Amino acid sequence: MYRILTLNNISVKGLDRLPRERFETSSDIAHPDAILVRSADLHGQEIPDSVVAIGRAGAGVNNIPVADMTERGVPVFNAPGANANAVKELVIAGLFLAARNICPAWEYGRGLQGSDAELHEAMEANKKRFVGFELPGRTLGVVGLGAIGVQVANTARALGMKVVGFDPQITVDAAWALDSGVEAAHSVGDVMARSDMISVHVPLLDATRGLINASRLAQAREGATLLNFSRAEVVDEADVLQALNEERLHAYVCDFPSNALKDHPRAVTLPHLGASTHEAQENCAIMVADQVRDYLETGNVRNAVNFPDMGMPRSGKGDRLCVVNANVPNMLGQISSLLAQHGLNIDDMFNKAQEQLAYTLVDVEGQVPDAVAEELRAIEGVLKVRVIS
Ligand SMILES: NC(=O)C1=CN([C@@H]2O[C@H](COP(=O)(O)OP(=O)(O)OC[C@H]3O[C@@H](n4cnc5c(N)ncnc54)[C@H](O)[C@@H]3O)[C@@H](O)[C@H]2O)C=CC1
Ligand SMILES: O=C(O)CCC(=O)C(=O)O
Repeated sequence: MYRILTLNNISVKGLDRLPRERFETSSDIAHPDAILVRSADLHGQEIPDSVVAIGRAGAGVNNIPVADMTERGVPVFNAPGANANAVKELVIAGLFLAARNICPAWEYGRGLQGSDAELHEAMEANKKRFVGFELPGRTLGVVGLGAIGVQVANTARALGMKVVGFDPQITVDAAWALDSGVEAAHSVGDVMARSDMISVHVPLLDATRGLINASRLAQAREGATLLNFSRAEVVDEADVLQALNEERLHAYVCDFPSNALKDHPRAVTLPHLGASTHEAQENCAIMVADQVRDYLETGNVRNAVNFPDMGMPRSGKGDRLCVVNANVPNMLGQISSLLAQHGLNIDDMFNKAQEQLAYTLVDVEGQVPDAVAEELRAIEGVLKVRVIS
């Protein structure tokens, strides 16, 4: 029986992928084999030694201590693209909210008092305060052309916008998926300078913290709109507030309220709703539950941010060894020698490295005794050993 600790609400459609006769799932479980999480912050929290996998039912993994998990030989899975449509739809809504000043206009409408005739007179007199602009012909700049950025760029093109995009590590798949009318920018500054509206879709990393700051905002067009559905910290909040107050920015639409921003008349701060659709929650939970289940039951890896993708069919003649080790010379030699010393014949083997870590699947003939697994664990550089019967 595998024990899965669920933090946050994980869609039942995902949990249903874990058959009850083999998986116990609960928000209160001791010695879990795996953790399923959405936005709960695991930094600084004790992650039990029993944990061999973490599944993030979403895209961003900045709430998980990935480097620590890598050192422990624990893969961190996510659900790439599974919530991209949901985020895209909210970003596109954000473009309209900003372009038509919908939030301040709605506030104004709600605050009207008097008879209907008086309301009518007041609104007709004041509606000029909320005159907006239309999207066709305007330029949207997209920073980060991954799963979400590509969808945002393509939908903006379909709405008649010009689009410029910047992503120094765009994947071949993303480039194929991108509307051919999207123009390439050379830098974030170039995006800022060429765009009327800018939407940021990058992960939160050391390199992207404060990516949009005073100097980048100084490159933006007068009256530009900034949208941030990535992470709050990707944008320097004080610099954005200053740009809003000086009316260099027309609006800031984001998914991250703060005390400084939430009451600003030209900021729209949604409560981290980008992925909050039933569809996205289900897609993410299903994808990550399948991946974690596969890893627990077979050792195969799909969509881990810190492990190479690996899949090897079971040879069916005995146990499977899953060995995570440092990516240094002679690890495979030591593993296979030790198995040979114990008379364990290797039937099939697959090894792949990714950065400082390597992962090896070994199907042996017969059973791997506990003592052999312990000897493998004792090899310097071996981070994790699992035996799957
Ligand atoms: N508001 C919400 O509810 C949600 C927010 N997100 C956030 O959006 C982020 C992006 O999500 P996806 O598009 O699914 O991820 P993704 O991994 O498919 O795409 C991210 C892209 O950003 C690019 N990138 C990285 N650093 C960059 C830089 N300095 N300049 C330009 N591009 C850079 C990468 O090369 C990659 O192509 C997530 O990491 C997460 O933080 C994701 C889903 C929901
Ligand atoms: O689970 C959520 O609602 C947050 C989604 C998110 O921020 C992500 O997938 O990176």
